[in-house]
Amino acid sequence: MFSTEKDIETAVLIALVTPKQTEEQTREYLAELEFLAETAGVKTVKTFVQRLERPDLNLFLGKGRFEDVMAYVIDQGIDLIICDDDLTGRQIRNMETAFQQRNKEVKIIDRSLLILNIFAMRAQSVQARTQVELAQQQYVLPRLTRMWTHLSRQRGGVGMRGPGEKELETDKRIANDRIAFLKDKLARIDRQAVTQRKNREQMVRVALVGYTNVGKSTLMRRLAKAEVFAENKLFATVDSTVRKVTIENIPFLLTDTVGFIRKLPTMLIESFKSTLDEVREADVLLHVVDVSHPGHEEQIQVVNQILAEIGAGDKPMILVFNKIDLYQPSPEMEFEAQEGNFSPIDFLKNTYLDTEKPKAIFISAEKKENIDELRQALLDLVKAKHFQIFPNWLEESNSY
Ligand SMILES: Nc1nc2c(ncn2[C@@H]2O[C@H](COP(=O)(O)OP(=O)(O)OP(=O)(O)O)[C@@H](O)[C@H]2O)c(=O)[nH]1
Ligand SMILES: [Mg+2]
Repeated sequence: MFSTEKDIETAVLIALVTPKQTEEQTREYLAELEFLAETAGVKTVKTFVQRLERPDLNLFLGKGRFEDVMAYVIDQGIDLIICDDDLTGRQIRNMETAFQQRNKEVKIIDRSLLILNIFAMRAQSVQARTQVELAQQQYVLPRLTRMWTHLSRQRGGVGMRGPGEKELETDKRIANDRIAFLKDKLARIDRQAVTQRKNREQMVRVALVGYTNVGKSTLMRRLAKAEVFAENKLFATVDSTVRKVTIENIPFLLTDTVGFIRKLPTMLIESFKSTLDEVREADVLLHVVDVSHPGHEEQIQVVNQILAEIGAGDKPMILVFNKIDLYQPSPEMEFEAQEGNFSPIDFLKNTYLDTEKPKAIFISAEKKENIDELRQALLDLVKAKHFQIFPNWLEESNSY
């Protein structure tokens, strides 16, 4: 497939600064939203930010600011408006109507729908595809307007235009039937997966978890010497991969799984429950962090919160600070490190030496730095669990 400039859809991004969300946060979220759009093949042309108490109930932005956006979109022939927060059916309807009055067709979507689209593009297994479609249907149903219908029939594109109003009721019925069908199908796949997991050799299980694009699959390659797909795009991994790894004669199963993100649509978490079972049922978690990302502190919080939500919040864990080769300390940190005569990375390490926190290891999966230190730390945790399952392991393996 050849894509030319003309095929690439263009977008403007909209977001708010509110008492709950600082300007700096908004800027970071928009950078992430732009990366999400790029992953979906959409080029961001401009971003519009407004300071408001809360989103406007009718247009998300205030009327004046929305009109600025509308003028720009019409003038520049933009294809998409992408909102960083979830839009209600009412907001979408009102925006659409405003554009229709100006004879302009524009697709209006939000972060959740964009994420759902990326998942749909990425999902490979029948299970992942079914999970994504269920999440899409559940997301779209309460928001069905003319524009949002027939999403399930769409392929790859981002938010497609549907048929006329009169088909809306039929579409709602079709969506409900489809949801019931998909839930049923997933329940069946789930029963098979549970049986498969039961039949799997009884081994310690370790899961790689973390924010999207932090390097989980790259680390999986290093630890399992497996060919796992890694890419500088968001949600490169949607299906989970399991590999058997052995360190110093102790075997365990290592799972690479889907990355997390801020504002991960709830229905996506729900429909990915069985994929996330790999995380829930793991004995040990490797929480991978991209230390070179300016927002990594917040990313750690997001991941911990989702882990707690799925009931995996209190497992033995190692915090793996990855991409130390790209780490750039903030000017304040650099200053403090100099004051204390530390290298910036040692300074960073010291901030994580608190015993209350899980063990922290600093690595570069790409440049193969400190992988052995990580292996040792992981081995300690795996061993503890392993000897619970096989109390006689040493005697048995010595008797060979
Ligand atoms: N410089 C540098 N880049 C890295 C390192 N580890 C991973 N990367 C790059 O970061 C990008 C994302 O890596 P992945 O392994 O796909 O990340 P992931 O966490 O599996 O991402 P998702 O599956 O999308 O959630 C790729 O371009 C990797 O080459 C590292 O230690 N240093
Ligand atoms: Mg991955």
